[in-house]
Amino acid sequence: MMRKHSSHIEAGSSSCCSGTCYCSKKVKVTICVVIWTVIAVIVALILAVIIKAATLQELFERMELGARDDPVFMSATEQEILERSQRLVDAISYRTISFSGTNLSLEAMTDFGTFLERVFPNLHDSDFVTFTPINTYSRLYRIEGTEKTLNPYLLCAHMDVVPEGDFDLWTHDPFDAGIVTESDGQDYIFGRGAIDDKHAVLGIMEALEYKVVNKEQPKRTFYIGFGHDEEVSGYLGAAEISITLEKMLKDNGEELDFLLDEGMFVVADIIPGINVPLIYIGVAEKGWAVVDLDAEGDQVHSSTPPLESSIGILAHGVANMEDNKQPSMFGKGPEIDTLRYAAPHATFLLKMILGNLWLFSGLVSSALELSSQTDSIQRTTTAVTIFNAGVKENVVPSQAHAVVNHRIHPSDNLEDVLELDRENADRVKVTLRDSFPPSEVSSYSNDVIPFQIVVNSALEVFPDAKPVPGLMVANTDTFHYKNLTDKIYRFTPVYNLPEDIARFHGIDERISVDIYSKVVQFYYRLMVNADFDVKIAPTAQVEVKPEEVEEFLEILEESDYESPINNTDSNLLPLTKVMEESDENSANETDSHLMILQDIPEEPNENPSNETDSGLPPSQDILEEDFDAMPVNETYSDMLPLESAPKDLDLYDLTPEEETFSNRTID
Ligand SMILES: CC/C=C\C/C=C\C/C=C\C/C=C\C/C=C\C/C=C\CCC(=O)N[C@@H](Cc1ccccc1)C(=O)O
Repeated sequence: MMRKHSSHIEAGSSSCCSGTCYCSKKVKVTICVVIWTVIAVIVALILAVIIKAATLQELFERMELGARDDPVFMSATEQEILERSQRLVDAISYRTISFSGTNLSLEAMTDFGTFLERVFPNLHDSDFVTFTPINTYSRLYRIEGTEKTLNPYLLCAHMDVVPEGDFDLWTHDPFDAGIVTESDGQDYIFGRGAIDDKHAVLGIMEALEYKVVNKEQPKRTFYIGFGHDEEVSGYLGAAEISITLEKMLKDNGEELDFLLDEGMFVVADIIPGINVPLIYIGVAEKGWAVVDLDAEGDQVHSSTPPLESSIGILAHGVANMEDNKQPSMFGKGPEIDTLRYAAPHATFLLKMILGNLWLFSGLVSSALELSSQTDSIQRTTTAVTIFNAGVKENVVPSQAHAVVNHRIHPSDNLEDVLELDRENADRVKVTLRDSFPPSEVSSYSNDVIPFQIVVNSALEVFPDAKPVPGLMVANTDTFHYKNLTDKIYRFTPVYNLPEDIARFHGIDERISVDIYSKVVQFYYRLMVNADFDVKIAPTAQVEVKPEEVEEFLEILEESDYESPINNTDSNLLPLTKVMEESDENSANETDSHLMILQDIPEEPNENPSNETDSGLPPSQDILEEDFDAMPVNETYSDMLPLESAPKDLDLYDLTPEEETFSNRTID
């Protein structure tokens, strides 16, 4: 109840008011409570934001894959680095340009293939490398591991390049520049293809050639696929490689574990406030759509122009599309984890923002919008790439045509994109010409070994950079491989500042000699690190009956068979131990059980120099408790190689089915 005169006001000394208002005590108390509650909430929020920022944890946890602190690299003397760089220079000189799907530089591509065979003779000659030409120009290699591998992987790159564009804008000849020293004092390999994507083709070949020359046959089988028309969508190259590879995998009883293709890179200074370079691994890729825009008007004499020409109508539509962008999807795709993973490496102010995206996602989305590069990770982009109309200066044309290229965010969908296009260009005919959807998001949690293999290899060459998963904003050949594996990563370790990103398909494409050397080492380390996770095909599946186990043990004791437990070179489990175990547990089983050694839980091997051929812990490291931990009803081992047992043993009476394993029969 308000009172009329201030003299009647019962103003408490603890009042929020000055004592001159008309409020009752009750109202004042209520107002005080509300104000203090609001203040308390704000203070609590600020505190929560600060505490969250102060306690931000690194999200990527590095898995030990081997010699983490002391990785062994390819030898890289100054001379070797120079020779490798020169080979990339030579590769760039082949004008393997893809102008369109029907206009490829096939002669240059043939010469480029011959060049690869000439400068990497050893790998092309190696017993463990098989080369298969695909559709004449693309190249598929199978590198046979020392172990019969169930889970090979694929390294991809492409040999074609986009045209140089405006030649006059290039500082040096895009196909004949060689190595040039730039104003920053660094040596650069210059030219079209230096970072897209001949550095990867040559980098992979260099690493493999080195392994062949140094007799470092990998344990794990892998494949290399080089497409010849990636820049025009890969329908002749990667699509065909994929078909052949699928068949090869099937024939060999293999399943592709993961693949690595070009894509994102190491990027620095892209987000103000994050002052470390980011190893940005593309874990998903945008979709693609090409849209035709057609406007019509009257064709008349230019002296009496229509109120609206076809060109004017189209121009309005296109301008609207640029002004009213496709909506931000921030928080619905991998971009949110890009920022979450980067957050612990930000300034404290930025940590408060990135560490509290529940509160600041709108702010962050607006900040990303400030640059076209950062904006591209949060929305479907709209690029007007072709605009045509008119044939003569004094004729108003009846038709105007434009082409828009969308890259579709994984959380967006084509129908919504087209609907907004039609709203924006409401007086224009909008026709979808071509599209494919965004990719699935490949897993990147810390226990995903393929992700760890890629990241570890990158960290070995860029130890100060921080890994982040993210969206690949352009497209790659990986679209054609999506049926082969769900673990697809897009990355090469090229170091880019924001101004360098414009060199992709732009002017003055280049890679420094120093970074190219890291590219080569990255692929080498990847081939080494990948050996950590070789899954080996069974060499035998033997059904063992308890009485046979007894008999086997007796014979074994009498024989001079040397148990592999004493053999440091061996990855074999102590046969006797497995047999005893199988006997003890036979009560839990049906009348027999299979033994497949490779299913023993794997442990990361801390000392790679003691690594066994299989990548599994050496047999002598498998302790009693490991056996106890093994599920008795599960298959244990394929590593009871019949051929290493005493020759006079005649234990196994195998049925034809038992003799068959992994698509082949024991001889
Ligand atoms: C913290 C992160 C913030 C921001 C992200 C940082 C950078 C991203 C910004 C820009 C990326 C710029 C360039 C593109 C990136 C990489 C290029 C590498 C490969 C591109 C391959 C390519 O050019 N493909 C072609 C052809 C093609 C078309 C359709 C299907 C397959 C291939 C293309 O995408 O047009």
